[in-house]
Amino acid sequence: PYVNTKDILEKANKEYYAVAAFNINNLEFLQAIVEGGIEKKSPLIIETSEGAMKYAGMGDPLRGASLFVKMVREFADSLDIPIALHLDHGKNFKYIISAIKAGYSSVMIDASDKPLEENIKTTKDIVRIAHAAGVSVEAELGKLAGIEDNVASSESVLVNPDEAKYFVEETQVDFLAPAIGTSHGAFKFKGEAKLDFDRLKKVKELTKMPLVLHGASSVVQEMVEIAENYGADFGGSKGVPSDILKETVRLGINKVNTDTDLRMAFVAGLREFLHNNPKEFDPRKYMDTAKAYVKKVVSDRLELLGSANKA
Ligand SMILES: O=C(COP(=O)(O)O)N(O)CCCCOP(=O)(O)O
Ligand SMILES: [Ca+2]
Ligand code: NA
Ligand SMILES: [Zn+2]
Repeated sequence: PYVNTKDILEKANKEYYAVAAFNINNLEFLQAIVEGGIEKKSPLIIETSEGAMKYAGMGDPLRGASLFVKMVREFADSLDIPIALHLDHGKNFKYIISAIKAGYSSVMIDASDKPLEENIKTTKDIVRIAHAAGVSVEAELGKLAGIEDNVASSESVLVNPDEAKYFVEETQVDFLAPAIGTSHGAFKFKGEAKLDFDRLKKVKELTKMPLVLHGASSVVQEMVEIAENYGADFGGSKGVPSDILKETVRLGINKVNTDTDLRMAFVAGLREFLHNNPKEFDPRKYMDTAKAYVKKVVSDRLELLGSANKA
């Protein structure tokens, strides 16, 4: 069934597991993610960025949002696993309202690059509108290094746990993304991978609410190697190691945003297939391996986060 993200995350919060939130831009990634969810009998959060809404809507975000709602609902309404659709990194009021209008389960208002009081005010505005429409809300405190907020911020700004308590009380958001040292994309750490577990622990103790980890892709080396075998150059790529990811779940992360790992898996499969099948041009065939690799990465992640058999 098509559900509210909050229902999925409240259950995960109670039982201390996490649910992956997988980004999509097209049909093929959605198909592969849904296949993984069916195989693992796991709840799924599908999420789209504002860029994805523009991409699918060919420049018209409301059309993009409506397209994604229809595609996801078509799958969700016909399956036993709970599926939610979330707007990731909502920053533009028009896009957030479009997602609510189109029927998204939840929206993120990302005003984390603003001073605290402005983040609070903007988030309160969105919470008021979203809650009136039965839509749940995610917000963020702190900043991720790398490409974040459409500006490449050099270093990350980590969450202040006391601010987090004040923030959630003031805004009444449904789930919170505390920055603890991750970053978006395939090049997350210069040296050794390290997250601020202490801050995460404190934010959980002070807020007791479902928490979100952004920049959580692991950069699966098996996929990097396959892609590089067939011409990719992902030198220097590094993600969040599985043991560190598991520790964040133990400390109270309940939603794990995952985009890069699916992108790497898809492109590895596409490169491999096209190299080995020079005569093939049927789109129902040449994305087969790509989709199979995405499904594999999805299934492994659902298992690792503990949401398998929680549908
Ligand atoms: O936190 C994450 C996932 O981070 P990851 O890169 O570790 O997978 N996300 O929020 C996914 C970010 C999606 C990227 O957006 P564009 O469509 O604008 O490119
Ligand atoms: Ca942000
Ligand atoms: Na999000
Ligand atoms: Zn993110």
